[in-house]
Amino acid sequence: MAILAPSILSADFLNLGDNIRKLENAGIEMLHIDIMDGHFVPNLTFGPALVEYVRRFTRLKLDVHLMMTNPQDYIDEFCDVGADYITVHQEACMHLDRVISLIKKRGAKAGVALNPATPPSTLQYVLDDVDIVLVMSVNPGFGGQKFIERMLFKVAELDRLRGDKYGYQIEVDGGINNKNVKSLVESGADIIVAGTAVFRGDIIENCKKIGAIIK
Ligand SMILES: O=C(CO)[C@H](O)[C@H](O)COP(=O)(O)O
Ligand SMILES: [Fe+2]
Repeated sequence: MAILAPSILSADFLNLGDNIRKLENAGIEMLHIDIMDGHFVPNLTFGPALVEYVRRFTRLKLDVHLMMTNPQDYIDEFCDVGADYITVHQEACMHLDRVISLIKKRGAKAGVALNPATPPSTLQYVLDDVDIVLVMSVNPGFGGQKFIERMLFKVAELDRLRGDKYGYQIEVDGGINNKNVKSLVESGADIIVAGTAVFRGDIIENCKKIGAIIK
């Protein structure tokens, strides 16, 4: 059993409020917000202001995915505007343990994301402290990319590693659709991020279809 967290990267931005109400009506509990800085990834998206507007508009849990260098400099700001979950990239943190502590000290849940080429072993000494491990199943930076099949092994590895020892949730992000989502849940994924598969076409129908597969 897993939950679906739609990524607003693929939403209709001139009708964002309407899109979010549709997600609520479809029973969605968590919204994924991709922050890209043009340095860590070759694309630019939003900043804390958008998170603040979304926070005022909905009670959905806000899952903020920071694809940026020096994420430590923005943790306070994203917490101030109401992020519930903040995920930083392992590859972007010189002092990962410190960044995780900072997020948790501010009362948010802490996640660490792994690019496709980064192994779970890099997290060995922080796994006790993280709430989420996010497996990137595309190279971060853009929506609408092709799912990298090998990431199924990474999800399974994180599930094995977790056993009864750790309490983290496994989140998977990138290229997920109603064809490949079942194998991800069977491998141990708890949170499924999807942008294109949710926002292309009928949002409520798409959420229901994916929801029925992962429940
Ligand atoms: O972090 C991301 C990209 O870096 C997005 O969350 C992800 O790509 C979702 O979009 P899609 O489902 O269309 O792949
Ligand atoms: Fe993301």
